Amino acid sequence: MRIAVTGTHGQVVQALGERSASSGCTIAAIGRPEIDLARPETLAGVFDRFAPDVIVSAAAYTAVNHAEAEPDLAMVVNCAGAGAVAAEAARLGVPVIHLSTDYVYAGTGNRPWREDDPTDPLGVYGVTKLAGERAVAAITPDHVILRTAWIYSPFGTNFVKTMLRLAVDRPQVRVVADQVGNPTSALDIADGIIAIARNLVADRSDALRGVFHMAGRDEASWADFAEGIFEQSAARGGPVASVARITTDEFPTPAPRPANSRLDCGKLAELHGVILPPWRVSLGPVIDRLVASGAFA
Ligand SMILES: NC(=O)C1=CN([C@@H]2O[C@H](COP(=O)(O)OP(=O)(O)OC[C@H]3O[C@@H](n4cnc5c(N)ncnc54)[C@H](OP(=O)(O)O)[C@@H]3O)[C@@H](O)[C@H]2O)C=CC1
Ligand SMILES: Cc1cn([C@H]2C[C@H](O)[C@@H](COP(=O)(O)OP(=O)(O)O[C@H]3O[C@@H](C)C(=O)[C@@H](O)[C@H]3O)O2)c(=O)[nH]c1=O
Ligand SMILES: [Mg+2]
Repeated sequence: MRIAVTGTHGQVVQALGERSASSGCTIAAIGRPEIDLARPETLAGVFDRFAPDVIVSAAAYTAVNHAEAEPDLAMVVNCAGAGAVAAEAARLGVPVIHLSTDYVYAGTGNRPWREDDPTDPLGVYGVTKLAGERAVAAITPDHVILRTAWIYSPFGTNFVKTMLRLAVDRPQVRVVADQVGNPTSALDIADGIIAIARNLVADRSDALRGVFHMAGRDEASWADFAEGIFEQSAARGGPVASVARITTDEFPTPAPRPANSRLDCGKLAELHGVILPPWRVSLGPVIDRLVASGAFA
């Protein structure tokens, strides 16, 4: 199976590159400068030569705080850019798997969100990602929109690397304990995407298409996640800090985040047979690699 994916240095694209070898897939990562989602016209024809069976739309404007200051750029990249990727998939007659986010939800309530629950993003990033979902769905019915969350990995920028870096200089980090979600390894996301891609290629049925949640099993607050990170780092001789559990009010940020970000992933399990491992299990190998390489500094 041939999978084209947008981006080069992103967490999900790098994880797909790693996981493709063992899964018998050929991956082409197509990113800047060849394509620029801020100039959607640069997408025209870029996948033709590779002739993919599936296109994965993983590149996005992901700087949640910065998006508040440049909403127009975030909207072009996350909406028009996503639409341009989907249009190429439609033109080639192949499915598109488009990555989206828990930040499309307002974070109210206290049960995990289901795919048909009302969306109501709190910040610019979430607004633009929701607009991107709608653009993709309007362009081609042959899509899977995968809402995932709280991605960590040995690659790119993420909360695990931030915590390890902070712990090098500080005895204590202050972390919000009143935002709850599902930490998700990019490596598990890659495995899930490959399984979904195979299903889409093998089976044309509508039931496999649409919006799905895909996140790590078990929930955590960001403070719980930080504690888990330091527990596993300590076990491997890596950096450690104590975690001061604070409230969102005590950690002001330009973009508001949802308090309840938990995703119910039952639909994906039922229809695609994909269940991601618990985040504590998947965190181990990621911390192993980061501590061994020191690549969090
Ligand atoms: N990170 C997270 O916690 C979560 C992410 N998501 C979604 O999952 C997807 C993958 O996220 P993740 O792997 O973490 O992303 P990263 O933040 O690690 O990387 C962003 C990727 O997007 C590319 N990109 C950004 N702007 C442009 C542009 N103008 N033109 C072309 N490419 C661009 C980057 O390019 P380059 O390779 O040149 O650096 C990079 O490959 C995204 O759609 C994101 O919205 C969903 C939930 C959680
Ligand atoms: C660094 C840091 C963050 N925080 C808080 C701020 C915020 O509420 C929460 C997470 O902060 P971050 O900026 O690392 O994470 P953030 O950029 O909000 O992560 C989000 O990224 C986008 C792309 C997504 O799609 C989401 O699923 C989610 O993963 O932790 C602390 O309390 N203490 C700290 O030292
Ligand atoms: Mg961030």
